[in-house]
Amino acid sequence: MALKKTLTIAGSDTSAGAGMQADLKTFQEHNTYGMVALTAVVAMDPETWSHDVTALPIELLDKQLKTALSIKPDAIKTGMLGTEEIIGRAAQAFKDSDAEYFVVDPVMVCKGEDEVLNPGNTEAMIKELLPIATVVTPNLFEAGQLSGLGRLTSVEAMKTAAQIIHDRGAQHVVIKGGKALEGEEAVDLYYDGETFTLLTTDKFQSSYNHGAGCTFAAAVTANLANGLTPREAVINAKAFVASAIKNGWKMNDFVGPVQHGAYNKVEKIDVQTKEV
Ligand SMILES: Nc1ncnc2c1ncn2[C@@H]1O[C@H](COP(=O)(O)OP(=O)(O)O)[C@@H](O)[C@H]1O
Ligand SMILES: Cc1ncc(COP(=O)(O)O)c(C=O)c1O
Ligand SMILES: [Mg+2]
Repeated sequence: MALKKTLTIAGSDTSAGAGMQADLKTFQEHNTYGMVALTAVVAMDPETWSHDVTALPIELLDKQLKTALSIKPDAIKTGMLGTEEIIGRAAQAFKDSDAEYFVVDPVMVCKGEDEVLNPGNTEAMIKELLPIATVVTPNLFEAGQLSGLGRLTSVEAMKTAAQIIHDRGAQHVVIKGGKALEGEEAVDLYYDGETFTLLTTDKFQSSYNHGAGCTFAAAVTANLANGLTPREAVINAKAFVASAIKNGWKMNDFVGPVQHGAYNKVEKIDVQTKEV
């Protein structure tokens, strides 16, 4: 059977745990043909690991999108978009494509950096991306921003946020309680417009989890391209990223990336599901 084609519209994380590097590694682990349209380049200061983000000229993104769409991706994912103009281009690219699935990872901050990259982006994501998203994968902070509810600290609050984000057009919503929700377990909430389902694994070491969010959303994208239902795509992606986190490793004094290939090469992890 022909390989399915997956496209990420995302930034480059030079340290390669997150960003388009995480996406490509994850696409490969799922046996899809991964492609990239690059939005921005992130470099880190080796002394402090502070992030330096440079957006690419918009004309260069336009050229890449033309190339990528001519290859006819089956599923498209977004990662770090960085500016309202780029958010608009990502939305248009999906509309212009023949792709069946659009997975929006609404990246607003990098881990360890608490400054929102550009506040105007939130409005643009709500207006341009949510109405066409097959699946949207905010972390707890991003779900608070996209729903307008602010800080979320409970499953009840996550349910309210998921409902609002669904009402804003996203067909399927996964709010990643993940590292940010208190407790012994890593709990995400999946909502398909009818049923709320908690997806749970053990909470593993959390120091070496750089790229977890990108890896999760890329796995959802590849699973959809490979024909899984959105529900199966999300559950399998959670198992994939849980193994990647459990097997994350220390890169230097500042950061440790997930191990993108751990699910296929080291160990499988079970995900518990429960309707709430
Ligand atoms: N310590 C952990 N142990 C197991 N799973 C985790 C852990 N931290 C995050 N996850 C899972 O990894 C995925 C990404 O979540 P998270 O790290 O919160 O996102 P982001 O990187 O976008 O902030 C989610 O499925 C989440 O539940
Ligand atoms: C290019 C890029 N995209 C996305 C992210 C978000 O990464 P995470 O998967 O840890 O949420 C980062 C964080 O450093 C990044 O550098
Ligand atoms: Mg993220």
